[in-house]
Amino acid sequence: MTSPHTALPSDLDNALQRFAAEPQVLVCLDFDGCVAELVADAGSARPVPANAEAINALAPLEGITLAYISGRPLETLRELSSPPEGTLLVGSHGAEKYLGPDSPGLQLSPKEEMARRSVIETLEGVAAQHEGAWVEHKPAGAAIHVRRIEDRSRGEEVLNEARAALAVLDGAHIKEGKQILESVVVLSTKGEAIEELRELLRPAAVLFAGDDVTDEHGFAVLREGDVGVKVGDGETKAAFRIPEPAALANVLNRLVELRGAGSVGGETPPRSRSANADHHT
Ligand SMILES: O=P(O)(O)OC[C@H]1O[C@H](O[C@H]2O[C@H](CO)[C@@H](O)[C@H](O)[C@H]2O)[C@H](O)[C@@H](O)[C@@H]1O
Repeated sequence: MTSPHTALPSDLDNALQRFAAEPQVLVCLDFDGCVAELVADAGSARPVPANAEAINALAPLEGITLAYISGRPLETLRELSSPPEGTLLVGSHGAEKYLGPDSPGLQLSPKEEMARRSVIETLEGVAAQHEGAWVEHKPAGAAIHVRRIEDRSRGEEVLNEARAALAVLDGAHIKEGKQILESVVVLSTKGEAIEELRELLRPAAVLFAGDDVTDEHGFAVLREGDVGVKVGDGETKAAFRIPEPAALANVLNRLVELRGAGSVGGETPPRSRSANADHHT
């Protein structure tokens, strides 16, 4: 059922009303496939304009902390997302963090640096054999992309070849994604990043929105009162789902409306189930 107030399903709207009534909340957003549409040229991904507008309206509101939690390298994430002032940034699936000016940068050990070089060399070797495949070099590893290969099954074969080549490398950990295969030399997950932010900021509730396999680690750590929003198709642990990145603006604008209307701490619908109890897969 759709809420009479918004374009959102009423169960999601109720959850947002409860969330918005908490004094301090943390809003965590994945970037690609969530705030931004997926595109073939990874360097040209940008927030959907309506999402950017909603994010800019939400970020300055009292009691709201905004964080991007992404697989992108931290600096690329900053450049592509143009975050509002005060936004916390988690890049490289949790391996890189900007939590304020004193945040230390990522320092790889000599062993990790060696593993990273092997990952890059291995993936470049695979990509060189397949037109359309390309390798994104990242501070904590690398990713092979196949979105530019028109034939989806051929793209999957390239990813399988890369998976097999990476399997023999020491210290190279696989991360699955959409038309991409990543290998990282620092073990971290988006779930760990959310838990670290929760520990640091002590919000009463967390909202996390994401679209991909690695975002499931984030949904898995959500608790009662938190709000997990899966963007698009696919199995998920998130309690709620929206169809596409462009629909995220409805969620964020609803939060702006609820917080802006001075309803913080006001009357809210009764909490009837845990954040992860209702799986819309
Ligand atoms: O955690 P995210 O913010 O979702 O980042 C995950 C990966 O996203 C990027 O790749 C994906 O988006 C590209 C641009 O739309 C697309 O071309 C590619 O097929 C997708 O897999 C990014 O390039 C990676 O570094 C991120 O880890």
